[in-house]
Amino acid sequence: MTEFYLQDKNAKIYIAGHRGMVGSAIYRKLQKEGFSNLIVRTSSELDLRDQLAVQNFFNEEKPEYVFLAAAKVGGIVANNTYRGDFIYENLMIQSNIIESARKVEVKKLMFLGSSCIYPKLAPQPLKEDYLLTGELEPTNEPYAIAKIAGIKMCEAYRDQYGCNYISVMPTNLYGLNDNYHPENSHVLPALIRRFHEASESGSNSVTIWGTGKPKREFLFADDLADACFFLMQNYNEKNLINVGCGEDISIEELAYKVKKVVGYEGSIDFDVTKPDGTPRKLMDVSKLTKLGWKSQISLEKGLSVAFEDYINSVK
Ligand SMILES: NC(=O)C1=CN([C@@H]2O[C@H](COP(=O)(O)OP(=O)(O)OC[C@H]3O[C@@H](n4cnc5c(N)ncnc54)[C@H](OP(=O)(O)O)[C@@H]3O)[C@@H](O)[C@H]2O)C=CC1
Ligand SMILES: C[C@H]1O[C@H](OP(=O)(O)OP(=O)(O)OC[C@H]2O[C@@H](n3cnc4c(=O)[nH]c(N)nc43)[C@H](O)[C@@H]2O)[C@@H](O)[C@@H](O)C1=O
Repeated sequence: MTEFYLQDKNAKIYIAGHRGMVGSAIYRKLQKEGFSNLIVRTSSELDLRDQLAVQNFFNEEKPEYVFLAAAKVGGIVANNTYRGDFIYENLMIQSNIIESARKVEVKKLMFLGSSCIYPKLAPQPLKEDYLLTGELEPTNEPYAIAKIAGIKMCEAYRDQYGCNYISVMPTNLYGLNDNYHPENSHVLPALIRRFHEASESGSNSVTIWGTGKPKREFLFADDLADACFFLMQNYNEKNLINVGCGEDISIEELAYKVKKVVGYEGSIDFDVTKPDGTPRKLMDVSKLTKLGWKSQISLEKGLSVAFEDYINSVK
């Protein structure tokens, strides 16, 4: 019997992490699609690391769908500095939500992983089958292990309890509501902030971390949210599925694009005492393309929207 998902606009949907970059994009997408029965909680209202509080919340609200976009998230230096926090907080958040969802028989749940789950030196582009076939990138291994545990938990709950829980692996993301912290953020928001501040202060050079040689794929968060909505409606398989735009650029090329968008006139130099991380992590998105979804927002377009959002946030 064909099951239809997200057809009823009154469906009760919980977005965990609704204030984050991804969660707020999913929130916007669901509102745009006419869903009005959306359940959200801030981390001060509901600390997802607290198992009893999460169980009580699920018993009370009994959502039919869950988008699990709450997590401890950060860039390469944050991951490598707060190694214990990244594995502990993510294991607790995801385990509490997945277990509580099962107990109240949530109809469908989406777990968000990340491209870092794949081996550091896996062949490119990264196919879903490459999971657990090699060593992980050391700087974010704790976070990656937590994400892999989330994938395996969703698979195991499908095996034992018949839960329709799907695992979605986004590539590097950017967009509205991004994290611009100078040390803990990801590269794209970090460079937007650094070039802008250099422009404002008139400093004659901007320092980029690492060699600039690694390559990264960047997907705009609202594009990801569109893919998440599409997959919640159409994807019901046990195996994880990649989401990306299908092309990548070097960090140096990215820096020059950000420099241009910000209108910075000075020079760029490199701090090679900072880690490069994985040399490349381009996602193979053929599985998603075959299902009928493709990214729409180009890096040029997304960069200018993200920069404008940043400027508005610092006014
Ligand atoms: N950003 C990226 O480049 C990528 C992100 N992802 C994945 O996407 C998902 C969302 O990431 P992103 O939107 O960037 O992250 P953000 O840091 O922007 O948002 C994370 C959200 O999680 C919530 N949260 C964190 N800890 C707790 C807690 N203890 N209790 C309750 N809520 C908590 C925060 O809530 P509050 O605001 O209320 O404190 C926040 O809204 C994550 O699973 C991440 O791994 C995957 C690939 C790339
Ligand atoms: C999404 C993904 O994100 C992280 O992995 P990452 O992609 O390596 O993360 P990043 O964006 O921080 O770095 C990308 C590259 O960019 C270079 N770089 C230059 N200058 C800055 C800079 O100023 N800040 C940062 N953060 N990086 C910089 C940096 O040296 C590196 O070579 C993990 O969370 C991982 O777990 C994960 O899931």
